[in-house]
Amino acid sequence: MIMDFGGRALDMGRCHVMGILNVTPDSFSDGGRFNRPDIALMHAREMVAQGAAFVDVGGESTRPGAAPVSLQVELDRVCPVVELIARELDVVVSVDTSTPEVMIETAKLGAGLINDVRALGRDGAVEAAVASGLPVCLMHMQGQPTDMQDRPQYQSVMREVSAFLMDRVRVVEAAGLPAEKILLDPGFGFGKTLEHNLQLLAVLDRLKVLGYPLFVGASRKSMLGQITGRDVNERLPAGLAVATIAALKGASILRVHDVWETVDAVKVVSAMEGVGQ
Ligand SMILES: Nc1nc2[nH]c(SCCc3ccc(S(N)(=O)=O)cc3)nc2c(=O)[nH]1
Repeated sequence: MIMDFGGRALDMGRCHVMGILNVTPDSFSDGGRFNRPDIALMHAREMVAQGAAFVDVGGESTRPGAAPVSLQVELDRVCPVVELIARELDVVVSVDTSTPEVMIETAKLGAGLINDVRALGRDGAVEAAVASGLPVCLMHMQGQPTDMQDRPQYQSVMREVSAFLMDRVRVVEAAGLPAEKILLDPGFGFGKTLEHNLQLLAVLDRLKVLGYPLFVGASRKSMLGQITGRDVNERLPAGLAVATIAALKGASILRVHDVWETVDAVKVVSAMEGVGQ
């Protein structure tokens, strides 16, 4: 299934790697080393050289406890970086935002994907996404970053995550977003305990049957630390295990910090899947 990302066509039947480019000062794992556009461009260039098909530019931290940022701060952080990368590199620029004005502005500057951890929940976000003409990743989050990890609870996490995402699909399609511009994401670490995250990973293929490309982001997250006891910058092996599982279960986009390592893990899965019987 070929999807058009602002003019760049990618086969969602394959698994692609998205490199994370945080332009927030308090990013949970890379401490805001990429705030300046020229430094961000260098990092993006390196990730593309390592095989990233996407780079994800986020100006508002959504890690647990993070407070929202003002519109102007988010625009100032994201727009110069999106414009520079879209102009200089052959890559799909994804924008990690829930803010309608940021969606519209970055689409004009060359963004190719809207990645909204709030599934277009903010006022005006659905209309902005439709107007942008870009594909949208709809992600599940229970609560908000400020409180989502306080007491996550579900009767059946996959059933509730699937129901939420299908409801959002219904809303955005009714508003004019075509089905072929929608990706879905269970939202690892967004209002989930370790058990919830593992249950979602175990039955990720059930999300696949909804018929939309799957987006998975678990890189360096606390679920990996809880399983291995490793600190945030020592979670690559565990992250590659999740990437491999997700690729095997049919994920189309993996959002990671460690690009070439993940590209190689995906290559092993693709090689196995591609071999004649
Ligand atoms: N589509 C999509 N976009 C994303 N953007 C982010 S930012 C990560 C925020 C964060 C950091 C750390 C933890 S924790 N407590 O589990 O370690 C949770 C959330 N993530 C994702 C994701 O997955 N999908």
